[in-house]
Amino acid sequence: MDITVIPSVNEARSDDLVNKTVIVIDVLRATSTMLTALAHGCDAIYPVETVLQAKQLLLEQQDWLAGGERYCKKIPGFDLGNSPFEYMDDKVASKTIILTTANGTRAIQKANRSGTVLIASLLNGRACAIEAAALNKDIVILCSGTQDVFAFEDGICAGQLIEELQGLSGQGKPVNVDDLGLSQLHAFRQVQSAMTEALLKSSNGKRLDKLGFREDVIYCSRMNLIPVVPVMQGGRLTLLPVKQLH
Ligand SMILES: O=C(O)[C@H](CS(=O)(=O)O)OP(=O)(O)O
Ligand SMILES: [Mg+2]
Repeated sequence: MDITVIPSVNEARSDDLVNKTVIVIDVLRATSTMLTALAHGCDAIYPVETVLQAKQLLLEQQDWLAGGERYCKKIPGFDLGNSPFEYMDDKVASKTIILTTANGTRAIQKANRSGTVLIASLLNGRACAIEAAALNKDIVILCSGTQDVFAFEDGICAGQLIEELQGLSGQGKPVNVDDLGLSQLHAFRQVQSAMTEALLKSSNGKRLDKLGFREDVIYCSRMNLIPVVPVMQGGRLTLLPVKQLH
C-alpha cells in the first residue's frame, strides 16, 4: 500500500486521487468539529465550499442548520460557528448541518471529485487508519492547510495516521510512505507526548488562542477521543459503523 501526503488543498491534483482512499484532515478546526457533531448525534453534514452555496441549500431545506466560519468567526445569519463545543449539545442531535469553512470544506470538495473520502483529525486517527487500511487501496492524505499554505497540525495528524497504518501493516501489504509522510511521522513521534503544547505553538493554534478559542485548540489536540469515521457519500458526511479497535 502506498501512502502519499499532500500538504495543502491547492497542491491536490484530481489525477493523483483517482481510485485511492483519500483522507482529509483539518485539525483546526473543521474536521475536528465535523467529528464532534456526528459523534453527538447529528444525522449528516453537507460540506460546501462557499457561503452562497450554503445559503442556497438552506433555502431548499429550511429545517437544516447552517454552520461555519470566515476568518475564524461565525458567518452572519448562520446557526453555528466552527467551534467543536457548539456541536456537542442537543441542538445538533438528529439534525442535518450545512457547513462551510475557509479550508476544510474546500479540501473535502476537492477530494470528492475522486476516490473514497474519509475524514480525520487527531480525535479519530486510529479509527480512521483502521477503516482506510480495510479498504485495501493506496491512500492519499490530504492536509487542508490554511489559505493554501501547509499547516503544522494537519501534518502532525498525517504522521499520526501513518504511525497507525504502519502498525496495521502486519495484517496486510507492506506500507510505502512518501518523503513528506516520513517527515511527518517523525514529527508526530517527537510531539505526541506534548500534543497540546505543540498545537498551541502553531500559527493556527496561536491565532485561535488570541481570538479566544484556546479551549478549542486544547480539545482538538486530544488523540483518539472519538473513535468514529465520517465518510463522504452523495455529497454528505455520515458515520461508518464502528469497527473493533486494536
Ligand atoms: O475556523 C478555523 O479554525 C479555520 C479558520 S481560518 O481559515 O484558520 O481563519 O478554518 P478551517 O477551515 O477549519 O481551517
Ligand atoms: Mg484549518
